[in-house]
Amino acid sequence: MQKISCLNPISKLGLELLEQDKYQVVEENDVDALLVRSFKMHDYEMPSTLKAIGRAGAGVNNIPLEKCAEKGIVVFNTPGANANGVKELVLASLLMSSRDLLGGVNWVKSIAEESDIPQKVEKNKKQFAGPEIMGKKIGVIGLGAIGAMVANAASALGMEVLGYDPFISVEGAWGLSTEVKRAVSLDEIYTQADYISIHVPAIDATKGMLNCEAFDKMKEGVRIINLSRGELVNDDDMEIAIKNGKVAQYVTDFPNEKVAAMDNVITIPHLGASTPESEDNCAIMAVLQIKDYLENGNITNSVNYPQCSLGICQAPARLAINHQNVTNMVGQITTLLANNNINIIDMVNKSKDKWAYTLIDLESDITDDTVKKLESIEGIVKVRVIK
Ligand SMILES: NC(=O)C1=CN([C@@H]2O[C@H](COP(=O)(O)OP(=O)(O)OC[C@H]3O[C@@H](n4cnc5c(N)ncnc54)[C@H](O)[C@@H]3O)[C@@H](O)[C@H]2O)C=CC1
Ligand SMILES: O=C(O)C(=O)COP(=O)(O)O
Repeated sequence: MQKISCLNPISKLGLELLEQDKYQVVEENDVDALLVRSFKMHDYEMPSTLKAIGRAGAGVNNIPLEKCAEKGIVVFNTPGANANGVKELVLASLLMSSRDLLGGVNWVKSIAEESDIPQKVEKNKKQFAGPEIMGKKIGVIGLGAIGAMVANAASALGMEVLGYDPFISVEGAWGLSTEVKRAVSLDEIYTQADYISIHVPAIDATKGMLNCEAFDKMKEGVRIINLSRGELVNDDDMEIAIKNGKVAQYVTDFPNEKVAAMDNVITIPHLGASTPESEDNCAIMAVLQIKDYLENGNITNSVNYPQCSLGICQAPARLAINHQNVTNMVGQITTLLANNNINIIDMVNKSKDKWAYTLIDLESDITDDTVKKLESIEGIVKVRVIK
């Protein structure tokens, strides 16, 4: 029986995929796998039993990826599974940043007990007026699952779209509307866009990228949408840019004490992926990936180990070995197996940056002693016998 624990609420459509004769969903620490959403895991005590973490979502800045890789813990995410949920909230954000819907609605509520409301509405509505988005230019930074959907949707709404992503995948590029123009630098976006929507992960290279240097280059009255991560924006610089009129509106899905108190900021309580559809999609994808890893050793959509598969395990035994990506690992592993009279039926070895993964189907069972010898090879961090 494998044990799985959830560090955040996970949709039951996903959890139902865990067969009761194979899996137990528990609240203990010593589990085989964890399912998580935004729970911050940097100080989390990883149990020695832990083999995998499934992030039911896209962003993985809440998980210590390198620390996990060193312990042979494979971290998965669910690319694209919540992209439509976020795209729809970006569209709402674009409209809310233009037309003062929130101001107007709140004002009507504030006069709800008064008389002559229709007359007051007609007299006061002009203070909540704002421009249309059609014909305006939007810069989309990051054209992955969400950015590409935002770019296409903005184009369909009649906006001129400039997209910037120096690392765009081939599949991502194929999915973009031909109306989306390529920006070759961020400066192109900053100097031309009336609206900027940012869709990049929070990593060292992107943290604080929307700062005073960037704001200085932007058009007066630009509207900025950030449904990606709060860390991408330097809040002190944003405050100045709002005060001096450079930024007309800032919409963020990541409020903190500072931005929550700022004028001309629309703060959403991290609702981008909070739709039943996105929650179900993410949970199902995370659970299926975790199951395939626990049951067959296959890796799909890991962020710290390579993609790697030998299909469903039908051999008498399968070895799954997490190791450093250094020379002669495969040589040492296969020599050790040969010296112990174990024949290999099939194998695959893949690497991703500093880490590598080897799956080996064996013609016969393997003894605990041989597994111990494998574990003692320098650079190997985890050995699992799948069957
Ligand atoms: N508000 C919410 O609830 C949600 C927020 N997110 C956030 O949105 C981010 C993007 O999500 P997805 O589109 O699903 O991820 P993705 O991985 O499909 O796309 C990210 C894109 O950013 C690009 N990129 C990376 N560094 C870049 C740089 N320096 N400049 C320009 N482009 C760069 C990559 O090439 C990739 O195409 C996530 O990392 C997460 O932080 C994601 C889902 C829900
Ligand atoms: O998928 C992401 O990156 C998100 O930010 C969604 O987070 P959540 O699962 O709603 O806590």
